[in-house]
Amino acid sequence: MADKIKTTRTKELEFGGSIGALLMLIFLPGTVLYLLLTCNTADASVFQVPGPLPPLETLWNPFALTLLLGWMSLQAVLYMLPMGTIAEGITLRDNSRLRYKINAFYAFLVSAVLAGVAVTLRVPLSYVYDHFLEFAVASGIISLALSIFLYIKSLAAPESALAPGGNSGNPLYDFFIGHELNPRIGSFDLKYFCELRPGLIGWCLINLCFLMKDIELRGSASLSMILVCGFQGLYVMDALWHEEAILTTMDIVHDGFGFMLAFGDLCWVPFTYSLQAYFLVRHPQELSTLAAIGIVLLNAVGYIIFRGANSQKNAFRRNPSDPSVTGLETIPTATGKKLLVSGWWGLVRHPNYLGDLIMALAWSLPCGLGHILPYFYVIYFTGLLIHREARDEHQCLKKYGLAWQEYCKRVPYRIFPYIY
Ligand SMILES: NC(=O)C1=CN([C@@H]2O[C@H](COP(=O)(O)OP(=O)(O)OC[C@H]3O[C@@H](n4cnc5c(N)ncnc54)[C@H](OP(=O)(O)O)[C@@H]3O)[C@@H](O)[C@H]2O)C=CC1
Ligand SMILES: CC(C)=CCC[C@@H](C)[C@H]1CC=C2C3=C(CC[C@@]21C)[C@@]1(C)CC[C@H](O)C(C)(C)[C@@H]1CC3
Repeated sequence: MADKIKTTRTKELEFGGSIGALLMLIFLPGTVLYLLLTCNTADASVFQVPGPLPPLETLWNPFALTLLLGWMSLQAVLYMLPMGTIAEGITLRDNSRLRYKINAFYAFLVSAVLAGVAVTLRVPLSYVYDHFLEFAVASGIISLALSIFLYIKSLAAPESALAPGGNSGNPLYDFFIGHELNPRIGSFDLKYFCELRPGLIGWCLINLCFLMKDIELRGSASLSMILVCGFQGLYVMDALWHEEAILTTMDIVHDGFGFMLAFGDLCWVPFTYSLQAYFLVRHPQELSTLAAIGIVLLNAVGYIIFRGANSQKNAFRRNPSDPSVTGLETIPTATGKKLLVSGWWGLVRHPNYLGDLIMALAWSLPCGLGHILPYFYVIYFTGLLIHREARDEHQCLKKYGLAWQEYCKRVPYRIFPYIY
């Protein structure tokens, strides 16, 4: 059956095609190095001319590489343990549906217990802070090695297993975007595993290491550090608790697994999303109780919108007669599916992005208003979500045609009400 499926070449190339992909291969690792090096300077200013790269031998740390490989192996073992439930992904081009293990939250709990034991036994977790750049380089090497393996593996995959967006025929582009949609070794799904576990749980562990460094330097963790670690911990736990929901995201459904996601999941997320906590160790900030209350409220507003919107859509897609969504107004489409046009999805066309961006701002505010660097996440994330929204809009217009145009008329703003 799989052999009979016709080759569909990707015609619309993203990120500026193969030249853009080549630039991103340099730009993404370069940005991680730049951010961490700048954060480590006395004034953490983005306006200073970047200094020269430290000697290569100081960036290479085999112990850091071994620890990262150990961490990934631990997460792989937790993924494979017979705990949790099984969910089915969406129907693929060959009409099959892949089965996925749902146990990421358990993996988080076990990891949290192990981290608690490490703290109790006074394992020097601050080592991660002291050698952070070396860990980032080691993680970049792992991501590159994984991407090369994935590309070679994809050359032997049947046409039906290739990603709709990563089959351009240009090796550089396909290597970057990802050639194979759901690469697996037996039942071990490499993309699904990397998307939520080593990097996302690792991000929390990294934050904990920075919090321990803060305690080591000052005797106690600052309020700013506690807020940043608390907010980001909540975000990661939420993602793991709702693990099944990523089975319908464009990363799993449309994008292949190549350098972009491998590097994004394993290096970009843990080493740039933790920038605020990294910044706070060297550049501690005083925060008044009133400011802290305001920031907590802002994060709560963002979280309510983010979770409300994602849960409303997931409930509606799973079962349109679910009591939580039956009162909502909808638009029918030619595909038989409906579009929500009231509730969160009647406010803007991507309310979940709005909530996510509000939270992103709340994660940077504890770092004060004196530096741009800790606002990197909000700035990058705004760009990422605007680009993602445009990609999704394009797909929805193709899928739903006139019904999507009607939705756009009824809900004219994309992410920010009355602004964009
Ligand atoms: N922290 C991070 O780095 C990142 C976080 N995210 C977050 O991930 C989450 C998921 O985002 P993402 O995967 O981009 O996309 P969404 O969860 O927003 O899903 C988009 C899909 O939802 C469906 N949809 C759109 N409008 C409607 C409507 N009115 N009624 C019903 N269904 C609708 C369409 O699919 P269909 O009709 O086929 O169901 C559309 O393709 C978001 O909260 C985002 O903020 C995303 C990227 C990075
Ligand atoms: C250009 C570039 C830096 C590309 C890499 C992008 C990736 C870092 C992101 C693409 C989609 C992501 C998602 C999450 C993390 C970032 C990446 C991998 C996510 C796991 C974060 C937690 C959320 O709750 C989520 C599960 C909805 C989300 C899914 C998408």
